[in-house]
Amino acid sequence: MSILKRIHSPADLKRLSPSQFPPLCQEIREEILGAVSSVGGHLASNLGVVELTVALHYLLDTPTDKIVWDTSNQAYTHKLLTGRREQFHTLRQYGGLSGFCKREESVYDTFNAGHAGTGVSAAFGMVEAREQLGQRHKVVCVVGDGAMTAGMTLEGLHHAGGLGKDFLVILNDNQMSISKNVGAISAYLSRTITGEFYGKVREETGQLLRKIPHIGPDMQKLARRAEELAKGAILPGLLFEELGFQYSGPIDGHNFEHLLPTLENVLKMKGPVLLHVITKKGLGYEPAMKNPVWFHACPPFVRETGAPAKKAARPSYTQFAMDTLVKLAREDKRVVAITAAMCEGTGLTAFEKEFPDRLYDVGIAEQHAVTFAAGLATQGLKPVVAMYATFLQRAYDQVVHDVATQNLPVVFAIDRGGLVAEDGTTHHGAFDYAYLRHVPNMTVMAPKDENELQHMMKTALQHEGPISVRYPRGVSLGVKMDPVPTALPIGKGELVKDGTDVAIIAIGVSVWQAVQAAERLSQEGVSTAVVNARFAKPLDQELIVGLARRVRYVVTVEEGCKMGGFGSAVLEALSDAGVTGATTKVLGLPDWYIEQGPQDLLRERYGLTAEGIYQSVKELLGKAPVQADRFNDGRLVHHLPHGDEQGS
Ligand SMILES: Cc1ncc(C[n+]2csc(CCOP(=O)(O)OP(=O)(O)O)c2C)c(N)n1
Ligand SMILES: CC(=O)[C@@H](O)[C@H](O)COP(=O)(O)O
Ligand SMILES: [Mg+2]
Repeated sequence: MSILKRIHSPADLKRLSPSQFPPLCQEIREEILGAVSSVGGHLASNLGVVELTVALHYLLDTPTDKIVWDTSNQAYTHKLLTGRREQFHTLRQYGGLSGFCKREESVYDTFNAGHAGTGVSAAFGMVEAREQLGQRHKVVCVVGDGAMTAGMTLEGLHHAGGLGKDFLVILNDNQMSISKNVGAISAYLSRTITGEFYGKVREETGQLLRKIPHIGPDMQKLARRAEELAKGAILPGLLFEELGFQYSGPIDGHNFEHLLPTLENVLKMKGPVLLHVITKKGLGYEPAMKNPVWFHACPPFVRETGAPAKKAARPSYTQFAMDTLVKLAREDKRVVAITAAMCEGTGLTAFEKEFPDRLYDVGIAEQHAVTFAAGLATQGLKPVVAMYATFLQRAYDQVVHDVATQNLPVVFAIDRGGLVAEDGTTHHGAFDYAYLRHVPNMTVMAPKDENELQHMMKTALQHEGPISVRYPRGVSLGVKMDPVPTALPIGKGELVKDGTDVAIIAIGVSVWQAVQAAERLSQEGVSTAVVNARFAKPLDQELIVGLARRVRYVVTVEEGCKMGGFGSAVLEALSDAGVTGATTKVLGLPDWYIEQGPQDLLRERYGLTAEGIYQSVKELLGKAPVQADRFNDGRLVHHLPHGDEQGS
């Protein structure tokens, strides 16, 4: 008889005896494996926190007590135990459960996340709110060793440790970020687990003492004692103790005989406490334990073998961008690459293999990554910051204050530009045209396909100033590649198709959609031009304004937010040039957070496919009924556990 099926809330969990937890965890792992093997998701992180999550919901009184999951990609067990088991098969699907915590999805989800490093700050906000309101519940934050390297985590610990209120931070240490964790904090933590530090000290001391005649053995005993004392002093505890946290651990995060009594104890402790829990990423599924990197965020896979369920039809844009970077780095030793814990995701593994000393993985530290690049650039190097559009948001002022004001030649290779799919709201690259375009000295590019992408990588590396090239998540178009990457003239677009009635000014992946729409319009007698803008900044004013003076309608298309995005740039240019004769329309992402779902479905929903562009132009021409609001009110209906449907 299934134990999990009897759990509809943590109250049901509390009625179990701890002896039932191991079989329960086995069922939970089966459930997670079943869902993720069919829809993809964050498998390894979730398999690593099953026991910890069961223990937390067993001992805490949630939702009165609050659990904040940093990044919250490891909250699948939390969702299964808090009334969402029956919806779990909709995980990361359009209209289904989010792969991250969402307050609008459940009262047990205390804080929306998806970006790492926010948990401690948010949880401590809840601690202080409790104090201000005279409440007495517990607040617990679970933060991974990777997220522990995020600057904001340390800012939060610093603040919380100083104020001294009751607050439990659980460090879920599986020695992995997406790839192997990096940096001094990670090394500091791992010394505890491997004991190599003390093994070395013990060995060296022993050798030394054995050389001292007569007194050696007694001194060895003394040294052993001193070592025990030293362990207490320089274990990770010191780092956190100095920040005002009482350190406890490390304990085995899969052993309920350790977890339950220790958690029970630290939950009673007063003041800020940090419990160091050691877990195994991917535990319970051999392929994930062997390859926690691939199974960190994996596509659907064959359960029996762990092999991907389907092979990518063509190389990704990421691969083209980074293959080009490797080629260009061979020609220019000044080129160095920087990733913020996303070496695999940004495709830098090939670069790292060929230029191990020119690849910097700074950990989950986007702010540092950008300003580190700025420092490198001041000394004549050519730093390339490879980062997802959404994660670069974390380093906005570093782009402005540390790079652009000094006009430093930093290249931003912005991956996952546009709609990303199942990661949804927190991960869509919706804003980068807008948040970069208005930064003085910035040059902002987006290629129409992988061939233009290689030319833009070359353009970027030759540019004497800050420059970004953004490209989408997913497979490339399969267009013919020119033999060598060639720099493009800055600020020059291309007239892909001429026309006299309508001009569609598009950028990035929207260009080919615009061409298809224009072909169809032209066949219906609407003479439609298409411009591949290539640059959101500087705009090709001559081409765009010149065309706008000749046509009656101007439509802009971008896979980015309309507010302040590429289309806004075109409208500003037309306004500055006094072009008033053309009727304009901006197509892009509306002013709300885009939900999760397959890229094609979302592009269809937001009118960014050839069909959508065609329909929008027809409406503009009055040749098609204007659809009330094609996207209804733009809010996705969330399928909440209790079956109610409400806009979010
Ligand atoms: C600001 C930010 N940068 C990068 C990422 C991508 N990312 C998601 S999870 C992860 C690794 C997190 O490691 P850790 O905190 O140790 O959690 P684990 O997966 O090991 O449980 C990274 C780098 C992110 N979500 N947010
Ligand atoms: C949780 C997180 O932020 C990453 O794991 C992200 O989900 C990876 O995205 P891709 O799958 O696009 O590499
Ligand atoms: Mg980790």
